[in-house]
Amino acid sequence: MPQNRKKGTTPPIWVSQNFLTSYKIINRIIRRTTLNKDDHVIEIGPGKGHITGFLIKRCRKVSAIEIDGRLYNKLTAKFKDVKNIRIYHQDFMKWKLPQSEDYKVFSNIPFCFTTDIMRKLTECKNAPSEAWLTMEKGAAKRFMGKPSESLRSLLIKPRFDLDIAYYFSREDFHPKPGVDVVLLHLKKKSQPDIPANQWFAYEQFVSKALKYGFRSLFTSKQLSRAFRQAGVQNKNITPTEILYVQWLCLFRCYWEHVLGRK
Ligand SMILES: C[S@@+](CC[C@H](N)C(=O)[O-])C[C@H]1O[C@@H](n2cnc3c(N)ncnc32)[C@H](O)[C@@H]1O
Repeated sequence: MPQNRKKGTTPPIWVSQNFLTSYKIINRIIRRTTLNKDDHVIEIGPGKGHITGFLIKRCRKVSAIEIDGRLYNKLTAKFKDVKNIRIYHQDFMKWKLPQSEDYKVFSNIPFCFTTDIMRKLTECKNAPSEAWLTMEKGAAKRFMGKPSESLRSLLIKPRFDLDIAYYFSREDFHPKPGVDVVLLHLKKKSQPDIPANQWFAYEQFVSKALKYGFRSLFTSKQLSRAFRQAGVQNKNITPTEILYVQWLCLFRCYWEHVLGRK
């Protein structure tokens, strides 16, 4: 426990979080995005406002959500004369995302909330058209389904294209993180790979297949046919060895031949 903290008191939320303080790096990564003067951008956890300063210059509107009261007070003072920013003193997990307006997200998020934040952004009704989020390289790879697809990657990919927009050096952060960090870029697909009316069945399909295998969903005859259509040669393949495009094909077979839907 730090010497200056009283016994029994909770640390501020930003303790052990990694701040991006180099203006050169922030400028470089923001220039790699599509952020422009027509955009409403949401920043989760603006901290001391280093990134925020760039966003207000580049975008039409900035919504910055900061949970820490001390940082919120500093931010409101720092940006008091700026017209295109609205700062919220709130927990992002409870903050209401725009219901119909188009928006993008750019954030150096707290790593401990990566999964919660990704779920909130990708599972909501009006998801961001694009998002750039710093996160541990390992977590980014898992969301991208590398080296193999996971439940999370299979639930994100039908709606979003994912790529790594930037590989940070650990020295870019203060304090230096103990893991490699990247900027994950998500781009909403104009047409999702799974139509809305099939989504519930798709969710059930991937979670059951990953947990119990394809034989829990298809008869032997149905499975042989589905594998043939998906171009799967090895009959003993495990679900984690299946490629994303093959998952889509297998689900279509399931939808048509097992559920009997068109
Ligand atoms: C990794 S720091 C990044 C700060 C700043 N964006 C930067 O790059 O220097 C994460 C920030 O998120 C804030 N934060 C943590 N949890 C939050 C939550 N649930 N909602 C909103 N802000 C949160 C922290 O207080 C901190 O300012």
